[in-house]
Amino acid sequence: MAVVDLSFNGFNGSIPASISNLTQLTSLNLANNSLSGEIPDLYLPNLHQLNLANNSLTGIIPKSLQRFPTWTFYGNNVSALTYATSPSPSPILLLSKRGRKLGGRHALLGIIIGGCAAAILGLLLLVILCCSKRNGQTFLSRKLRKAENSPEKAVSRGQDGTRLVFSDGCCYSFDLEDLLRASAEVLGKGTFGTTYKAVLEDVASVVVKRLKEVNVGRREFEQQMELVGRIRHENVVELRAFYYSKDEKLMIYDYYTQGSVSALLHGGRQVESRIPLDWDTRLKIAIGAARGIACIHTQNGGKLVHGNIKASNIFLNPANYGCVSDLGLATLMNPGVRQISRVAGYRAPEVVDARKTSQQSDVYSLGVLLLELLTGKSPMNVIGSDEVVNLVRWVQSVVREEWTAEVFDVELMRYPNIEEEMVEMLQIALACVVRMPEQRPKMSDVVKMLEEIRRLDAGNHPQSTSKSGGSTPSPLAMKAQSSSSPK
Ligand SMILES: Nc1ncnc2c1ncn2[C@@H]1O[C@H](COP(=O)(O)OP(=O)(O)OP(=O)(O)O)[C@@H](O)[C@H]1O
Repeated sequence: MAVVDLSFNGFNGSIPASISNLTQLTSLNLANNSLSGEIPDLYLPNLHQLNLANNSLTGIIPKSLQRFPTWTFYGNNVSALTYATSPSPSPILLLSKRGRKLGGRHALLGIIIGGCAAAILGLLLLVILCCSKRNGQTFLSRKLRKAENSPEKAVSRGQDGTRLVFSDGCCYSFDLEDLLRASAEVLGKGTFGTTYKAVLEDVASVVVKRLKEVNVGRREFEQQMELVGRIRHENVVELRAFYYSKDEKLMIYDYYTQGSVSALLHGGRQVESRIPLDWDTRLKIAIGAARGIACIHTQNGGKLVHGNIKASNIFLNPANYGCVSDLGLATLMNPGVRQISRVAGYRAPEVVDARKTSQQSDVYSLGVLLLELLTGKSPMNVIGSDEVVNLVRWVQSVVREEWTAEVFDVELMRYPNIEEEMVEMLQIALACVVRMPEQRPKMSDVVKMLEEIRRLDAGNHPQSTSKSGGSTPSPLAMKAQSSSSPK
């Protein structure tokens, strides 16, 4: 048995240590139960995914599990001794627990042990799979060499004394050699370099971002990485480690299996089997992203800027709220670095030098992201051979013409009673993308406004019911209601 998902089952009692017998387990999800007691030390070398969130577990996270991201343990009263500078995880994610009781600890044990027989079969299958995969495997070191086109320029293996620097509280125990030996695939090329997914042997998959054209020296680079690496927030993707040598600059993050908001929103639109991104999730993505950016804006004496907010840099945390990645890179880059065109649609009009972004330009970029979530359209749409439509200008013109209802994504039309909420989010988005930076709201105010769209708990928790249509509609909502039918 390789995958066990017993989430949302109302299990109580403690987690049986005998789970360690399932040595082939790759994924274990016990989230959203009522499990209590201490987390046992589980020696599961193949375990790549673990979710224990939203139980009543207590005590110290055992060393064997400290390699997993902090969100794995959210909603429990547990702490990791080695998390020197991070606050102990707060009981933030108190998701509503579904009451499908299946009988407590014994049922849990029964199911797990019963699965052992299947585990033997699974193991056999896994061995066959691994053998066939190894032949086609490409390793990160080879990928990096290939990208350079010249073996001499291959990544420095730390000969100059450089090592991977792990952020405080990060319990990964691999080193640069392990990373280079890991099998890897290219996830994409962005403004700041190429991003790889690396599959390490006894750690969950990680993302390696290889920066190109860094324009600052070691000291400045390290200072920025340490600043970013200290941020602990459920809506900010943690920087796990970085590496700096003369020839190579790497950043290491957790791998987000669901992909980015860009992929979730735009991917497979033409495919019949596509599962649309529902309104509740879009709302949570917006709130999460805004909270993450607001947290970033409080760092470094309130001066830190993200500088590259866009849908491909937002991921979903375990509660499906937006989680912001890739911050603080713009200032480290060469002045001549040309931003790729898909960034252009998010850039505030006053930003002429991509390295000189501001908190107000972050607000603009978030506004564009909100419009993207509402319309399902990319910030820059190429129509026909060369006509480029700017999303902000298109939405502004449609709203000006009082055809507001036409801006909304057709995929959202299936959800009842959400029009008022969509119009409220549209108003917030339009306030964020006003031309004059000083007229834009502060990010902390954007968070408040977004949170007011739907009553939420203190943490990252949605309330499942939509607002009823009974309250007084906003002026825009009235426009939307009186508008002509969508063309
Ligand atoms: N931690 C992660 N988990 C999963 N996918 C990721 C992760 N980080 C980046 N990606 C994905 O990898 C791809 C390449 O990312 P990268 O950041 O290099 O480019 P980008 O986001 O398109 O542009 P930019 O460099 O301007 O941020 C994107 O599709 C991105 O969503």
